[in-house]
Amino acid sequence: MLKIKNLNLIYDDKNHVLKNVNFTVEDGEILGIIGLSGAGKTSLLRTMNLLQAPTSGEIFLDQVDLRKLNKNQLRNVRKKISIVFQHFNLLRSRTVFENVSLPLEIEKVPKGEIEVRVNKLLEDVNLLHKKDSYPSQLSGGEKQRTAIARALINNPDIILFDEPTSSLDPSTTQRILDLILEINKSMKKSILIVTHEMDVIKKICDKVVYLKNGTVDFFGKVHEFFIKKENELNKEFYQEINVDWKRVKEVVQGENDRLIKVVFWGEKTHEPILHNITKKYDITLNILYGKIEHLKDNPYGTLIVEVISTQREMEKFLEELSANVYKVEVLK
Ligand SMILES: Nc1ncnc2c1ncn2[C@@H]1O[C@H](COP(=O)(O)OP(=O)(O)OP(=O)(O)O)[C@@H](O)[C@H]1O
Repeated sequence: MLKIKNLNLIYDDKNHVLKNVNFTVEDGEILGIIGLSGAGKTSLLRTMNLLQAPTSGEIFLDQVDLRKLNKNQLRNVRKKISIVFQHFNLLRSRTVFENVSLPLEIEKVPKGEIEVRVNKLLEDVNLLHKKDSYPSQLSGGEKQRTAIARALINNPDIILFDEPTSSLDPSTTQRILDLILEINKSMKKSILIVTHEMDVIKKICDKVVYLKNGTVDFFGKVHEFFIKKENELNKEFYQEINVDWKRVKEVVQGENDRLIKVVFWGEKTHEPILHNITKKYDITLNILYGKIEHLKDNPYGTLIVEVISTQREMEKFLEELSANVYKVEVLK
């Protein structure tokens, strides 16, 4: 487990970039760190393995406070926390094989063992056929897979990714995300990913840290993040279709009529709950907006609905609906 406690980072005595940051990454989890440009995402990632020394705070890896380690101890711990840099940082004069083998050469691992370990890993990331190519002869996705193989060669517990898909086309992005999921599942690695792409969070993350001006604005499960922060994310990240609230609210005219937002989560998202409950009461529904988001493990859905009925029926309907879905909000 990686635990970050009250972390602060001030550059040059004046630029307070990370402010009292707290979160944990459980073993086997994928945590996304998202935020707008300049929020401090990369700085945060670099403090995780002390590539960047924080100004104050603690970083625990399995109960060990990394900031209290001496140089030698830290060198060993760094083998447990690998980083994949945004621009890959491959050595141009070395082949794919030689880039991946470098950490083992530094460790003076015997040649025969290097050969076996690197070839196996290159096979795992589907790059064996490119082992003798130089970085300049690789596509963006192949460079990324070389960098990932190099990060995996020391068998780390945690891998830090800085914007792993920001320079890749959509289909290569999907293949890299699949590879990251595979590394997480079959190799059982914990993963931290800095990204500004909501799709990365939706497709592969279990939890999310939302950084705003160096402060953790949200830390928790992905579906809670999208549900709680929906309106803000629409605005800041241009997510999905924006609801035209003014027009939607104008639709609701009757004294007893209500505008409600219904949020479904998990298996229930695909069940006809609204229909089944509606049948029991004397009400009319007018669906004004709807969407289903497919997150890593479960879908969640949002409906904006006008409900037309008498006050008595409305109360009973809302009560039963609230008991059967993730959340009901009366908007008007
Ligand atoms: N080595 C450094 N020295 C001084 N200031 C820095 C350094 N690295 C980053 N900063 C500053 O810290 C702030 C946060 O930068 P950082 O790169 O961590 O943000 P980010 O969220 O990753 O942004 P982006 O998405 O644009 O990469 C910025 O104001 C940046 O100028």
